[in-house]
Amino acid sequence: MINRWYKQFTQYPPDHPDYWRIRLIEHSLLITTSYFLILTLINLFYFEGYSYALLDATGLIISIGIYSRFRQTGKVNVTAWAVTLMVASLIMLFVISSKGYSHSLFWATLIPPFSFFLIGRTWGTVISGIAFSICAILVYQQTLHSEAVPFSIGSLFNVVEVCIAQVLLFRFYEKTRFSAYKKLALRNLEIQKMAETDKLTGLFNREKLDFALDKLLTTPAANTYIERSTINTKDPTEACPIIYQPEAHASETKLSQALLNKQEMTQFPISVAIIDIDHFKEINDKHGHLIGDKVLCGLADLLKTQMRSDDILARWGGEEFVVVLPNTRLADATELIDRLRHFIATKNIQAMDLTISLGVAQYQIEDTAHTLLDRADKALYLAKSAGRNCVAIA
Ligand SMILES: Nc1nc2c(ncn2[C@@H]2O[C@H](COP(=O)(O)OP(=O)(O)OP(=O)(O)O)[C@@H](O)[C@H]2O)c(=O)[nH]1
Repeated sequence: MINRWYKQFTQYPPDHPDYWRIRLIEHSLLITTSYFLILTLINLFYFEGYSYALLDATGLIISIGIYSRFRQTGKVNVTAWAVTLMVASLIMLFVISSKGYSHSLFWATLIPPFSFFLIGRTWGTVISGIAFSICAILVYQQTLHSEAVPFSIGSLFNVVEVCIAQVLLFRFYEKTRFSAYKKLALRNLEIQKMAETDKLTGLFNREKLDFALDKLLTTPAANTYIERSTINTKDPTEACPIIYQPEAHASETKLSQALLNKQEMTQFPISVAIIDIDHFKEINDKHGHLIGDKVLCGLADLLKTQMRSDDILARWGGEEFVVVLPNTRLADATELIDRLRHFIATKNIQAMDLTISLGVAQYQIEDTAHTLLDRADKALYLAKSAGRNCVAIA
């Protein structure tokens, strides 16, 4: 039953910096609501103190009002301010009405931890400063009376010193907490980046590729086909060495017909291509692994220049790269990929002429990232068998 009071805001998971602020807000509102409810009832029916009951009922309404507004909006900062002001005013009203007697001043020491945690260092200092100043005035007024007073001038110093120490300590505590959160968040980002990046080329690694591709294949929003504008710039003078895998389309005779049929198989036109450097072992053997590494980096840099904003480029391992082409049908992908092959063939990397072979496949219904890449890999094998420096489709 009481658990219902605590709302689980999906935007504030347990590792969110505001998670514990929300918990404190909800705890405080539960306590103030119950407190005001009980006091209203006692004053109304037991003491018959109607003016006190009216005051408590007002507190009850404010408390419930803040709570229900918070549940509706989930606005943490505004609610944190409202709760801090309500609790601080409540405590100070009590302290002032007791004129500081009965050790009521001790209540004021709750204000710094509360306000620093909910509204931060700067405003926590301001609110605590105001509350403690009121306490100091109350104590000072007691010292002016000629009759025996519960506090001496020494008590005044004690109060002032403790207040200053509390504010400084809580400032320190809040600062430490804030910087620890910040460092942790930055470190998490670094670790995440390291976990998904290939160290040599700086491209996404295989794990990230699998994750991104899986996500893409399971995102309903990706079901819409958007016409791409960048595929019609292929050099028309360049012959297109594209190989069509005959086993996969036994009844078809024409490449264009096969491509057309594949496009109709799905509303979800995602294509992938696996890129493999031709005879890379020879480069390693002839120039050494360090130059081989530089060639891999040089190729990665060149490939990056050819990607569109939502294409995903990753190093798959060794001298193999993968490019995911969202919203791209097989025919368009094949043309695009062949332009890429041609582009690389015309460039020098580490003063060497380099060629690449490529296998292309399009997502089909019930494909997983694994099966899709597997088909592209088979196409790559076909391109290699056909003599390299060409594109094959599967
Ligand atoms: N320098 C370097 N070489 C690598 C790296 N990863 C894999 N290799 C090398 O890449 C080469 C791949 O050789 P193969 O699989 O025979 O491929 P290939 O020589 O390109 O032949 P084809 O693909 O058939 O054209 C091997 O010599 C690996 O040692 C790397 O990170 N750096």
